Amino acid sequence: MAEGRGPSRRALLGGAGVVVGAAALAGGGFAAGRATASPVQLRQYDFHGEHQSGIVTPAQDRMHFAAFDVTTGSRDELIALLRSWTQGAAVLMTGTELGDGAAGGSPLAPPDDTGDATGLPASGLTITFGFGPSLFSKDGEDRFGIADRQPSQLADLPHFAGDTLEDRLTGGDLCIQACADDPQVAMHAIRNLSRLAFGVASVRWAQLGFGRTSSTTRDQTTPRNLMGFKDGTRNLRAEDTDNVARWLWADAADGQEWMAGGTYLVARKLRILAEVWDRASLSEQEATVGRAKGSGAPLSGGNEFTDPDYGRPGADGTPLIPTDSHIALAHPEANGGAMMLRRGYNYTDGADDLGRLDAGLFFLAYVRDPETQYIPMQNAISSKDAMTVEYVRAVGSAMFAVPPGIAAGATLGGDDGAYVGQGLFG
Ligand SMILES: C=CC1=C(C)c2cc3[nH]c(cc4nc(cc5[nH]c(cc1n2)c(C)c5CCC(=O)O)C(CCC(=O)O)=C4C)c(C)c3C=C
Ligand SMILES: [Fe+2]
Repeated sequence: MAEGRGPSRRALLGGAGVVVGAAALAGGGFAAGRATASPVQLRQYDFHGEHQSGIVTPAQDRMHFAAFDVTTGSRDELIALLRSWTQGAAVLMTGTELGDGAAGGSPLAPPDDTGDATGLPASGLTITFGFGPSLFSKDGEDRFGIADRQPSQLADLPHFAGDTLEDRLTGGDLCIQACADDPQVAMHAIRNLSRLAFGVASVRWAQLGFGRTSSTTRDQTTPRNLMGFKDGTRNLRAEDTDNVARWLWADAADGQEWMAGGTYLVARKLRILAEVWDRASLSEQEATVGRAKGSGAPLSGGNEFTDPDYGRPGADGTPLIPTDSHIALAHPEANGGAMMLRRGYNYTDGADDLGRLDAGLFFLAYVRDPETQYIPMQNAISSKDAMTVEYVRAVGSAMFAVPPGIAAGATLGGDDGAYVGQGLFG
């Protein structure tokens, strides 16, 4: 997935899925966009690649995520949607308007593009597609003739201690993760891809994220989560190629050939009980996480990137990093060496009925095998981690198979072009 610099959006993808290349900014005054575009906003990623974009891509600062219910029973319509999403995503990632654009089409028809990102640069937009367990079979029904191709790794997550999941925030047949360095660009992508799904799939739930809570490459600074702590210090990163190959990308030998080069996504909406957290003392907060709030250093000493020493005792003989702290329970050595690529976002939905902050962490993690890399860790965290037990409530949950990318040079769209998840239907 190559990075480049691109133009701001012009029209490219026809409503019927045909590349037309017509500029849609005629008429002037419509291409204002942001007054100035930063180098980050000019960043542009290639849609093509061995793996889908938006996974090891340097985590952007904004996210719009949507889960969809497929409303058709037709396999052909589902495939047509995946074709049109593929082609649409490739166009959107170049910072280009869809079809004849927002103002270039017939005055008698709705515009091909909603226009809310017209004039904005690509802003590092990545679009990542996933398939939920219910796409393969639902209530025992093989909906689209693909039940025998469901990977064993893709299953509904079990109930974890303390989960207070809401059905309206849980599950989904399909998902799209749109990440960008401009929130309007991420939102525009989800909005327009949802439009392309009209009559075939509808949004089940969606989430906006406004600040990354991870670093996925070495050159990124560590951001902070809504507990005020540095988050993402120790993460699987693009440069750790051996670990990425071992813990991230699925292989044909894992069971389903069509998933080779893909991965699995766990999405959890984790509300933080901010008012309770904000009343905890600094030392209690640090003991809960296992790291210093200011520097992010482990409580065993050193700086942010010093390896934590979980056995190192303090003056009273107990470990400086409490055994029920978050990092003591989440670090790989406590979990059979298992690693994951975290790619979550801070979120807020405003306030609840009692005036409390309705906010938290939209946890996204990519793993090769959820059964061994995610579920045991979540079980430990849900039952023993002081942070999760006292200050976090899971309100939404979903899992998706994320198919591989589409090889460089492959033609997209039309009846013969490549599309995301094609191997599943071949
Ligand atoms: C099941 C996996 C995890 C969930 C759920 C989770 C929730 C969660 N985490 C924080 C804040 C922090 N997490 C940190 C580290 C960390 N967390 C997980 C896994 C889950 N977190 C892992 C694997 C790690 C890395 C452990 C290690 O290798 O040491 C940290 C410390 C900084 C860092 O290394 O990133 C913080 C802070 C919140 C607020 C949260 C749910 C709301
Ligand atoms: Fe964590």
